[in-house]
Amino acid sequence: MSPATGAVTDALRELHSRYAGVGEGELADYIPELALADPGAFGLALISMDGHRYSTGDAGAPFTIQSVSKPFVYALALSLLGLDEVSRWVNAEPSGEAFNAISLERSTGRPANAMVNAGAIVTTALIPDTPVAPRFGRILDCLSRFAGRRLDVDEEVYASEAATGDRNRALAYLIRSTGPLPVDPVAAVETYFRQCSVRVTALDLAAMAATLAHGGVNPLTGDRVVAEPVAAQVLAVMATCGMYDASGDWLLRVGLPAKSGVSGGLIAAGPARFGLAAYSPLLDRTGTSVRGHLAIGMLSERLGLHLMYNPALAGSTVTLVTTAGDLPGGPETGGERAGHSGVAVAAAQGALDFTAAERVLYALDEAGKGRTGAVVLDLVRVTDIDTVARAMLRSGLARLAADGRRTAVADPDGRLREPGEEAGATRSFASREEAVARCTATASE
Ligand SMILES: NC(=O)CC[C@H](N)C(=O)O
Repeated sequence: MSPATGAVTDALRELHSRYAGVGEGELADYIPELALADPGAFGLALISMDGHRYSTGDAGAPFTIQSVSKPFVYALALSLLGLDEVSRWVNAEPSGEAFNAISLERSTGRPANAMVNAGAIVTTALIPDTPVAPRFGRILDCLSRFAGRRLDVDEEVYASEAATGDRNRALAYLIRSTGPLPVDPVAAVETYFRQCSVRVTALDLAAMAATLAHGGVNPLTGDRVVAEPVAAQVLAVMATCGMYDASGDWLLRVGLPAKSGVSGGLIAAGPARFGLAAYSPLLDRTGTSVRGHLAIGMLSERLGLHLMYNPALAGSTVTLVTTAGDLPGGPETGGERAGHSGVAVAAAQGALDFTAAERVLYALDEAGKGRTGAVVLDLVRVTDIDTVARAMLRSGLARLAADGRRTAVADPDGRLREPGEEAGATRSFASREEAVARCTATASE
């Protein structure tokens, strides 16, 4: 174990030993092959946005993906057809019902969402099937890219579910009778059974969850599996519907988009943070891994991962508000005096998004308050600016200029510039000193 990151592995190990002795729950037996699983199996895995892998227990043990496949096939359908088209066939409302319920909308016959069986069967059926790109081949390719390695099918589990899956067949026929199933029910369900029988490990599932958390790019392989908006759409449906009739309670307590499966797999995604997975086949009444639920719930609490709990780290964006080349007559001595030319500087650091940009703009106002001199925005220590933050900062600077203030930006990497734009357009310079000097020079011109 690496000494420093061993601290992360230790956190997983501690959870593993804390819950390994929990013997509650039942193996799924309505698919006979699943009842053969080792009830003691228990693995945990976590993958960071940098692709660092942490795991403990049976994180490398193979099992079938079952319903954890549903968000990823939904992602494939969204990628191929777009949200509007997919939504014509399957809705995105929490059903408050069990995974195998007849969750069909009264008015349209559409399944409630793509996380329950009814909706997942329709989602699978939406994947185009052509001689060169057969439906199941596309699904297996997609699941493999999410996992970052070539996955295969557990033929025994497939045969076992195919032999006993009458409820899912009945669901498919029912949906066909009310409208929203674009293909033959038998074909749809057979492909759905194969998709549920794809073999994975907890580490694979953590990579798949991490890919969604990472905006659709697999952090292990760098492969862009789906577009960023698709990853966000899938996480949204996981958050509201991923845990079936326990989705509300899960979001309330654990606070992460998640998906469970009846073989004992469970994933949770911390957007822009982690992909988490657990494997333990003893299930509660909703079909969720008992130990997996406990472990991921506790991990979320300990690491502060609840989506609705995101305290901003104070002072992490604006490092310093200061003045340079100050002349007598600051605010305390009546700085409104015309001709006062102290240069106010606000420096930002780190990655700037909307929240950070608001703080920077506030600092610029503060920095320039009561002065008539120039305002310098120092971006030297900024590592990234998203498009929203860039537009906000540009508009803030333009407003300052319109207000009669001289502005300059220390922006050696041109982060504030639009692609192809000249440095002059944003009055940007290579360093704070140069930006301040230019402002002072302009002042005395
Ligand atoms: N919740 C689940 O994992 C259910 C998947 C299983 N293949 C079924 O359709 O019944």
